[in-house]
Amino acid sequence: MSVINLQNVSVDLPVFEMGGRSLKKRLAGLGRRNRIAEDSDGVVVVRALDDLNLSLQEGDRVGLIGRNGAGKSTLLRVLAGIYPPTSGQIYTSGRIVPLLDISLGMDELSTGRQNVRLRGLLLGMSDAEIRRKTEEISAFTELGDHLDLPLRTYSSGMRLRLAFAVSTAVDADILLLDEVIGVGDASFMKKAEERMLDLHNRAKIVVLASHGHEVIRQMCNKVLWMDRGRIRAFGEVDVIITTYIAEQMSVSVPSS
Ligand SMILES: Nc1ncnc2c1ncn2[C@@H]1O[C@H](COP(=O)(O)OP(=O)(O)OP(=O)(O)O)[C@@H](O)[C@H]1O
Repeated sequence: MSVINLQNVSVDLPVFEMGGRSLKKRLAGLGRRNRIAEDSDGVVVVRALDDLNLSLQEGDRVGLIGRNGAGKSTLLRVLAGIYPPTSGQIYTSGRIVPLLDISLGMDELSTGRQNVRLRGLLLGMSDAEIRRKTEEISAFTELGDHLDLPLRTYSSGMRLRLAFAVSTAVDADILLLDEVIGVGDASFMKKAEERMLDLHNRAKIVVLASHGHEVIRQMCNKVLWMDRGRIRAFGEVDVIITTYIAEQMSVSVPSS
């Protein structure tokens, strides 16, 4: 049974380079509305997530929307276990696969095939699972003999093919996606989209952050609207997207 439960989750991200006293004072003086404050150790922090309560069940395909800086990527990182919450509790059950940075863990000096293993291990695949899937992954990349050459000899499109093929070969219970991943040339794009859809359909819970409302309408059955680190609304796709768009058209103050 796959679930995600967040109780009163807040995340403060420290701004380490902000050492100057006067600058600290000025920013801290902006107050909570701007989500910049000083913590108890005197470190300037941005409150990226502010007291989130959320419960997701199997079958939920959640589109994350919100203005720049609203907290979408931070929420995905917290769900992926990359950022620990500063306060509050997170409970998840099921294999979580974050496709947030698909090239993470790949090594320039290792061959394509070796990188399939490295990236696979990082995504939580077992050695046996990687061995079982290596041929299929290799075929999907269409990189042929290049798979035996080091990654440093690959073009950027070839790197993406390899990273995408291995990252989407994993079986996810909970799939976390940040925007739609660009995957090289047009011929590869079509089969990449099909593979992505298949992965999405097999996952029990999906959380997808996107500024593309059409993508969310097609792929999601719920929407979570983030606003300044808080949940503004959670529920029916069309209703929330329509309200969100109407508000964006009527308000044009800069986000903070
Ligand atoms: N490394 C960081 N250090 C300090 N503050 C950060 C860091 N990363 C993000 N933030 C802050 O956290 C808040 C949430 O940012 P986040 O990246 O989660 O927003 P987002 O909704 O994904 O935005 P976008 O649509 O622009 O990608 C913002 O106020 C941002 O300034």
